[in-house]
Amino acid sequence: MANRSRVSLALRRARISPASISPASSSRPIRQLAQARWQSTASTEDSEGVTKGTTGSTKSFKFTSETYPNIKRESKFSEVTEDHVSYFKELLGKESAVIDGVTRDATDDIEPFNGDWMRKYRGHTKLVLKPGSTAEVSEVLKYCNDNMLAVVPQGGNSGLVGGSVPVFDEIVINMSRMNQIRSFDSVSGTLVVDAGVVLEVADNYLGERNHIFPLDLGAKGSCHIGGNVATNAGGLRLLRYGSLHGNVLGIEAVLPDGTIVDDLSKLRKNNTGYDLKQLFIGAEGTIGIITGVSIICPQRSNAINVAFFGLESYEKVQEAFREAKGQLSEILSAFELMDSHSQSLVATVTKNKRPLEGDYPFYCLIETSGSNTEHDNEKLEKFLEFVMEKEIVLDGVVAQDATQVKALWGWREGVPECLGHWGGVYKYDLSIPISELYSLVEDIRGKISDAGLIGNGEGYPVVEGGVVGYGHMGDSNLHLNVATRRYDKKVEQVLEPFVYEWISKRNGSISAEHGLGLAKKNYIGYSRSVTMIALMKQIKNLYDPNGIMNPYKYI
Ligand SMILES: O=C(O)CC[C@@H](O)C(=O)O
Ligand SMILES: [Zn+2]
Repeated sequence: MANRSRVSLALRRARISPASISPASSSRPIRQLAQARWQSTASTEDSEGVTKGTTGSTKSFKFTSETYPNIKRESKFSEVTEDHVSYFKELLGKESAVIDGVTRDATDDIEPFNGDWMRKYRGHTKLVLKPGSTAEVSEVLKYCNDNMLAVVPQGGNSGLVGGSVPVFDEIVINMSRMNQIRSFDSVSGTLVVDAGVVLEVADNYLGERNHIFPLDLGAKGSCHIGGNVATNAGGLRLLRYGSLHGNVLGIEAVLPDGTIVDDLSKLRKNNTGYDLKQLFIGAEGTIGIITGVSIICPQRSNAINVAFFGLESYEKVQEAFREAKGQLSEILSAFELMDSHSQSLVATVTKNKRPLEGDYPFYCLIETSGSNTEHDNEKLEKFLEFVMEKEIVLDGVVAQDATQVKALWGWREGVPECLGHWGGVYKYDLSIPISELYSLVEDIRGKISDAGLIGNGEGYPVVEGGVVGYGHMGDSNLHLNVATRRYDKKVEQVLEPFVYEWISKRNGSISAEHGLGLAKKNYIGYSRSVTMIALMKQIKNLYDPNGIMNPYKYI
């Protein structure tokens, strides 16, 4: 009886008043944050590998070629000359389509294309090309291939592994001018877009037509669909809608020799030979450039509920997940995990009022999306009563309207952005068997602390933002982030290769959804066998025999 009254009290607290949730900070696209950072604090790394925060322009952060002196520019690649620039200017016609730092000093214009938003990777390109059509991409690539000019395909440049910026003087092929929605069929839900369409633009377009894009992620305001597909981005709702390998129906891409891969099928079923489009999904621009995508989009759900819980242990998180799958089944659209460190960090940086009063070791965000409000509410109520009564969760809130839905999501989507507050962030994006998912965070916290690297303030220690674990519980995907005041080899040495060995022992993946880029390319062997890597190399050599596509990354 005592137990029952505590439960109903807890449920009443769960039904909070609309005013008690602060507005979320997360709807700000990552790119905006990146741009703000470009103009404010940058970091440099000294000769001992210690990166110091400095105030100044982007030019003050170190080049990748200096941070990783072992990577050497391949002499087989030509340097861009004035003749090359003239060719591209004539080909692309439009002045804004060529940012030329060869015949003039265009450093300030070019810098945003040379560096990533985390200020970790910075290249030396002197030429950015913005083709406006598939035919132009084809001409550009053919010319580059014939002249041994290395290239980096670039979408919204919101990646996390340094895959979309040059290492040396590779030409950046930026896809932002290819930004048209080509067609939408509201009966089948098939959307066809140019690669440079921003994810949020596509989602808004679909929203007006009662549909949604099957992928959603924090960088939606800046990332391009082509980049999403090239990196096989996973995001927040993969649990419900599945991966891009399932949702992408067709791809148009250009190979280095200019061949247009015209596989922009709109068919759900097509068993006629090898499914070659799959090679481009997750290839990170190493075999060609994606120029168009056709994708199946679900109808927008009428009823969306979001609940946010505090839990006492990772065991309870697993119980909650099991119950959510069982009781919410077909309406469950997201199950996200955040540890207490991640939430304190968001509260510190945003100064928003936290959704729950107490501090809990773990938090979960559950989203349901269904077609019948009454039915969904009833299911959710029952689930909430159950998890409260069984003390699987200790406290919780349920969003009462769309503003609160957004605000609660902000406590999850805002984590990566807030982590950048202290300076540099070491990021690991890992697939781990679910029972062990959080123990890696505890192990790393122990190691960082034993090494005397955790603390606040002067000199060492440098891990000021802390060791943070969060991610897509529903997909067994952990984001382990270590937020430091500066990029520091001492921290890196504690983390690597330990994290990768830990993952390899458990047959996990060292990159669940962010790709390999430059950051993880040397570690692919921890997740893939020698045979599989050799097969990948064969594909690379077949499609890109000159190796001009996004060199120094991947394989
Ligand atoms: O920054 C990260 O480590 C994760 C980013 C993204 O994949 C997320 O789930 O928020
Ligand atoms: Zn993620």
